[in-house]
Amino acid sequence: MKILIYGVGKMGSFFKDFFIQRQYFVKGFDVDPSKNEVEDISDFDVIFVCTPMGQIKKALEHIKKDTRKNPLLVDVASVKGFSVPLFKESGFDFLSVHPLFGDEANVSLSHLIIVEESQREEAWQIIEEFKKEGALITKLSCEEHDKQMAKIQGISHFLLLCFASVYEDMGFSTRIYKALAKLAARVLKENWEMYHLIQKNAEEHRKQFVEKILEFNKAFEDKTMFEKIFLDLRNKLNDSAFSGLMLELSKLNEDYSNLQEMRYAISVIDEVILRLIEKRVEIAKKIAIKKMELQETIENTEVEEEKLAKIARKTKLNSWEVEKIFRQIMDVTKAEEYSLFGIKKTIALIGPKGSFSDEVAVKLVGSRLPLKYYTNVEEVMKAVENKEADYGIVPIENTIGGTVIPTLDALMLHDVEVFGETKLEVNHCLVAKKPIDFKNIKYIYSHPQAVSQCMNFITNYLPHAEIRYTSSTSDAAKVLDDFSAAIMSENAAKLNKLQVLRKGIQDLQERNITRFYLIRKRTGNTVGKITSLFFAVENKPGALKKVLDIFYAKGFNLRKLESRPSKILPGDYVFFTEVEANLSDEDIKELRQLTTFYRIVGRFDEISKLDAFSLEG
Ligand SMILES: NC(=O)c1ccc[n+]([C@@H]2O[C@H](COP(=O)([O-])OP(=O)(O)OC[C@H]3O[C@@H](n4cnc5c(N)ncnc54)[C@H](O)[C@@H]3O)[C@@H](O)[C@H]2O)c1
Ligand SMILES: O=C(O)C(=O)C[C@]1(C(=O)O)C=C[C@@H](O)C=C1
Repeated sequence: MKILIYGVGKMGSFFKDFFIQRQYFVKGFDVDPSKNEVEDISDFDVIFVCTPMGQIKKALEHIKKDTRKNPLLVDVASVKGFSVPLFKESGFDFLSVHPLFGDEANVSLSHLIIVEESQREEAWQIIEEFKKEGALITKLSCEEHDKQMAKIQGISHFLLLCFASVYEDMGFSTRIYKALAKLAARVLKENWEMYHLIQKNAEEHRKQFVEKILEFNKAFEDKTMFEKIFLDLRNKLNDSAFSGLMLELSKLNEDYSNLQEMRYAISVIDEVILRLIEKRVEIAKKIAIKKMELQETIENTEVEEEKLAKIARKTKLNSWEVEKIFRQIMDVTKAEEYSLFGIKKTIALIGPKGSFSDEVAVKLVGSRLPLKYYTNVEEVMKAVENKEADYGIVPIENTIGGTVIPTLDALMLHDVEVFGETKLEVNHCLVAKKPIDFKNIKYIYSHPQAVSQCMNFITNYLPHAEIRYTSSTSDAAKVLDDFSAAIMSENAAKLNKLQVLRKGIQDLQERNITRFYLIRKRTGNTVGKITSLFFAVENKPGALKKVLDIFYAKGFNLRKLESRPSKILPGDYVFFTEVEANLSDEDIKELRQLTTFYRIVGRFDEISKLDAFSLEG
């Protein structure tokens, strides 16, 4: 989509930068040669008409004469009763919007009013870009728009211009006086013709307003009348929250001449930052309540990363350092959100919502709020090791797929311990976006472990389909199209609003059970009827047997024995075992003598509840 900005003044420059930042092809045309970039305006798909309103007619005639394509025009004018008839007359497809922000706008906090919609694809794309940036969108008819703007803009500008005419700089001032002066200055730097048309649109309202002023002027001579008017108006406008903060910034004046003034200005800014962080937390707590209703986790890393990327793009400072500040602010925000529900512990697990680990976590914790989702076992372990999360939940083995090797490898590497285990009966389902015949399924998406557990079903019913692996069962939901299916739990299918085509497709119909480890940062203080450990022995005949003999002699059953390459020398192995005993110091002493290396990964029992809300420490 090639965009031409016709008139590169305040609004035009804003739109130009906005679309360039979003990687569009954008050029500017202007009567002012210093702003003009094109001679030929004929080859554009979209033209934003950003000239002063008095020049729109001339601009449309020029576009009509020179264009070869049928571009979508965008009207951004402030008075729609003036501009819309001109665009209609031109015969072009057009979108008419009123950006309620000036050139210094932070779009994410701004409002865009749509007055005339267009069915063209380009119009949809433009509006989507503004929505993505967080702009609030309102639709109004041309008449409604002008009627409301006559009050909103007409009266407020009129008041500010009147104020400007009586304003005097006395060297000292109140915050309100300063704030009004700044607002008036903001109006006065704009194009007077635009403001004249806004005032023309507000003639009727201005007349009523002036009558009101005269009436008040008379009434204020009388104390009782004044009191009545004052108290009536107080009832009408009683929300003064945040006004102090709004005014605080107006204390800042750019020509500081001495150190004291400069320090004063910085302390004003610090105060505003502090109050804004508090306000941010207040709003985030309201989001937290919504998240509780929706069973959403407090932490949403996708939202965080998106915000941080946006902030990094916007800052003129070192983006790395600025990002650090915002991460810290988000940490404070999250801590406050957690405290709202008394959440004392957070739990790391493989996500997203709807994964088998998620099902286990909800069963153990009773809520999704304390959960933090990661993409793999390695990340979960790292989060626990670095204390980003208090606990972790990782799959250790499945009755069909066997040991989860990445979990074993990560347990070897990270400073964590196992303090509990839990089991989940896994029921895989074949799911799709809508009902589809098996013969039309071209691709099956799922996690390798889930695929391996459903191989018989796939070979019998879907031999023609290509298997595509995803990092989690429910991640598969995101890539589904009309010709593909995924394997996931019924719970994940429900969460992702997918159709279940066939339930219970796993090979072992009755006992497809996944066992999970509960881990935490190593304390060395675990207890339980099972002990997990790694050990290595000399590479010579009988060395492993001697270790196993210790367990045999004590009557300890081994639930599990696996060997993994030590990753130091080829042929060197480390063994992992689960012993059905709480190994004592004495047992370990014997073990030490027969091994070249050993590490207790944890002692544990099966647990059915993990209290993240009231545990201290
Ligand atoms: N400034 C605002 O805050 C604001 C807010 C909302 C909407 N708008 C609307 O945006 C439009 C532009 O306003 P602005 O404030 O950017 O004006 P501006 O005066 O800052 O810019 C207008 C630009 O158009 C150029 N121009 C003038 N006549 C031209 C012509 N015949 N052909 C090509 N270029 C021409 C000028 O050289 C200038 O660069 C207006 O319709 C206004 O109502 C402005
Ligand atoms: O947007 C939310 O959901 C918030 O709670 C706010 C916020 C933040 O501080 O920006 C905090 C927690 C989430 O991880 C994402 C963002």
